[in-house]
Amino acid sequence: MGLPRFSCPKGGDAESSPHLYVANCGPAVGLSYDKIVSVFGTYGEVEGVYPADESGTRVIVSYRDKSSSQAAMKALNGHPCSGLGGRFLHIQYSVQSLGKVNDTAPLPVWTSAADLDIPGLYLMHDFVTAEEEQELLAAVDDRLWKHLAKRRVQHYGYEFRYDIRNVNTNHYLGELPSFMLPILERIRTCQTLDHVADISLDQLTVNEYPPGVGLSPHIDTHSAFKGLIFSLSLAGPCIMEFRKYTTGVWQEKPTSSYDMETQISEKNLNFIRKAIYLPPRSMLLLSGEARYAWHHYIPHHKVDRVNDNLIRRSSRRVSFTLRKVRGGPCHCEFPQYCDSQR
Ligand SMILES: O=C(O)CCC(=O)C(=O)O
Ligand SMILES: [Fe+2]
Repeated sequence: MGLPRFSCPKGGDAESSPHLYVANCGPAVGLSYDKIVSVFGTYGEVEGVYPADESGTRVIVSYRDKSSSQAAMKALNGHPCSGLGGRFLHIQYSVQSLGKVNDTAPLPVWTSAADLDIPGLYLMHDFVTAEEEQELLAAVDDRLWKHLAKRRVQHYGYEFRYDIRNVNTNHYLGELPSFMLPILERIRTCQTLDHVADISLDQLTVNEYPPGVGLSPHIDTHSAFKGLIFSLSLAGPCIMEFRKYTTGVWQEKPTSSYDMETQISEKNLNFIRKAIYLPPRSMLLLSGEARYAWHHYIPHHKVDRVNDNLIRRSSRRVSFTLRKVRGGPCHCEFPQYCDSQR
C-alpha cells in the first residue's frame, strides 16, 4: 500500500495555513529532510517535513505558526533558493499536514529506555544527586545566558549555530568548565559504556526551557557531532518523543508488542513514534541508531500525559547536552539521514 496522494489546494489560492506544499523539493532531487528543515527553519519553527506523495520531489513543510509559513512563502516561492542549490521551489499553502501528529492520540510514555526498543538509547536515572543538581544550576545561572526566541542557551567548547545547525570548528571557546568535571568523570566510568572505546566530549550546550516550550523534531547534524550524545535533565521533567521517518514508504504495522503501541495511523503513517519520560537528574544517551536515524522531539506542552498521570512541567527544565565535535565527514551506517553522505 502506498501513501495516499496529497491533494494540494485547487487553483493554488487556498487560505494561508501553517503547512506548505512544496514542489521540486525532496530526497529524489538530492535534498534531504534535514536540509529542508534547516532552510525552512530560517523562517520559523518547523514541526516537521513529510513526503507529500511517493515521488520524493514534493514535501509538506509544517510550521507551528502561520506567520512562519507566510514568511517562507514570500521568500522562497518561485525564487532560486540559494540554501537549496539554487533550486526553484513551487509552494502552495496546504490544507492539511499529512504527517502531523495527532497529539491527542494515546502514545504510551515509557519510563525505561529498554521499553522503547530503540537500539542505542539509554536512560540512567538519578545520574546526579539533588545537591549536585543545585550546584550545576547555580553554576550556569552565574554565567551569561544567550536569549533565543523561546528559550535561553549557553555554549561551551564550541558554539552551536542554529542557523546552520552546525558548529564553527575554527572557533574554539576553550575547555569545558570545571563544574562539569565530576559529570565527565562519571560518564567515563559508567558501566553502560563499557563497550565504548572513545568517550571524549568537548562541546556542552545548556538549554533552559520555560513551561510550554519544547524542541522541534530533529537529528543532531551527523557532520557536526560524533556518535554519542548525552543529555542531563535538571530542574524539571519533560517527555521526549522519538520518530523514525520512513521517507514515503508504507511501513507494515510492526508486530512486536513494544511497537504495537506506536500507533501508525492513517494520519501519521510516515513515521513511527515512541516516547520516554525524562525525570530531573536523569541522563539520556543517544548512540548508534538512536543517535543517527531517529528524530528526537520535545513536545511544546505545559502538562505531559504520562499514561494515567498528568505531570506539570516545572517553572523550567534545564538540560546539559554533551557531545564530541567531529573533525571530518560522518561515515555512519544510516546514509539516508546523513548530511555527509548525500
Ligand atoms: O534538551 C534536551 O534534552 C535535548 C537538547 C537537544 O536535543 C539538542 O540540543 O540538540
Ligand atoms: Fe538534539
